[in-house]
Amino acid sequence: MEGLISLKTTPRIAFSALNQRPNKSSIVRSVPTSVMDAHRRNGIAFTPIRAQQSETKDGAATIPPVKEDAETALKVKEWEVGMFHNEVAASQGIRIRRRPLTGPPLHYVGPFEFRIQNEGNTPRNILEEIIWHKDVEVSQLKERRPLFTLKKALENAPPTRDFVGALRAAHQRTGLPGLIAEVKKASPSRGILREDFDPVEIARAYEKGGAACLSVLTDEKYFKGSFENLEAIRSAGVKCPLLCKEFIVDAWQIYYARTKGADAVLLIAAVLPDLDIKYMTKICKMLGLAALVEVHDEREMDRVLGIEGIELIGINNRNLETFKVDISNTKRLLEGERGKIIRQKDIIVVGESGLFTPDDIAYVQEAGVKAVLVGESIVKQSDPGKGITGLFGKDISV
Ligand SMILES: O=C(O)c1ccccc1NCC(=O)[C@H](O)[C@H](O)COP(=O)(O)O
Repeated sequence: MEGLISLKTTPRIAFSALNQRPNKSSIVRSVPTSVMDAHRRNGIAFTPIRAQQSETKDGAATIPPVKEDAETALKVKEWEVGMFHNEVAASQGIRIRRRPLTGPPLHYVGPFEFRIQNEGNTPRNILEEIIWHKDVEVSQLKERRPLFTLKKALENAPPTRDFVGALRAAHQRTGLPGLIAEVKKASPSRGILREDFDPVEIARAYEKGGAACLSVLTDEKYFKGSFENLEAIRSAGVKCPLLCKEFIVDAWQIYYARTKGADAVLLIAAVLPDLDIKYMTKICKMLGLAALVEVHDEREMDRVLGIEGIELIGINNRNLETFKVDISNTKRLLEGERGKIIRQKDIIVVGESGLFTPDDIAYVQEAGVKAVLVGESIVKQSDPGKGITGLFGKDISV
């Protein structure tokens, strides 16, 4: 379904200038039919672009000559790569599409300029919206800090700590799942969780309360987190290894997280095709980072179990497309053959989201997790360290 999302007047003088941009017309002409077909199958509208026409003095339309320049060729290439990404992802059952590079097409009617919203250029759910926003954010950050400068900055990054080892040790020490305590100010599903939010103070309280590791949200727009928070916690001397809780769409972000002091990163199977997960876990190994690979359903779990070298799998009880939380998800995904493979491979499973009580912890432990990732229920407590004691029903710091 199509709808109008923005409408603004453009001065007459700009209109004819806009109409003469040669790049748009050459993009349309350069796209192979197979790609256009694939685009249509993905629900992305392929609008013939009116900018191919320009007006002569007497108002008659003419077709301007098409210039095939390097910039255009590059744009077409990028567009095709984005397209193929969606095709490959869809074949693996991934519903989250990547942002179309051009955004909603501009249309011109007289002095008006407007954009048409349709299924192809509008995010279908909150996770897709976050990912499309992240695509733009990362491409801007990459321009400011290209990979080679990050690689240089790695020399000054603090050393990595053993994230997986800390979870195993906590599990062995307490007989309970090792805790990854989340430093989370807000979320799309719950809004602001804590007004008086001091990330370092919360991190220290978690450490004192017995957390094995911490998860620090770095997304600003949707979670009110930041890389400054991650850096501040790391340089404050908190010993717990740190997970950079980000929406990773590009390997560049892994390097960036490392320069800010991360010991682990999150890779979301609902967003990343298998090849990206394989490539990114290799980069993590190279940088000494742990990769927490997150799944939500059986298909994602099976994909991840098919990838060599995965040590840490998170089962998110929250559906990131609908926000529905159901902790029986953890149990369902660990039943039967899947649980057996996980035990054989000695993979640590982390139960994530919606855990509030000692009964919830016992339930996911019974299902087979050796670690849990908890945000809301502990960050909201006036003393988040005591919140941990409440969550586990006992003091796990001793
Ligand atoms: O928490 C959300 O609303 C959310 C929305 C969209 C994408 C991700 C989201 N959360 C990430 C998480 O899964 C949680 O922060 C984490 O597992 C802790 O969950 P909780 O203990 O329920 O705060």
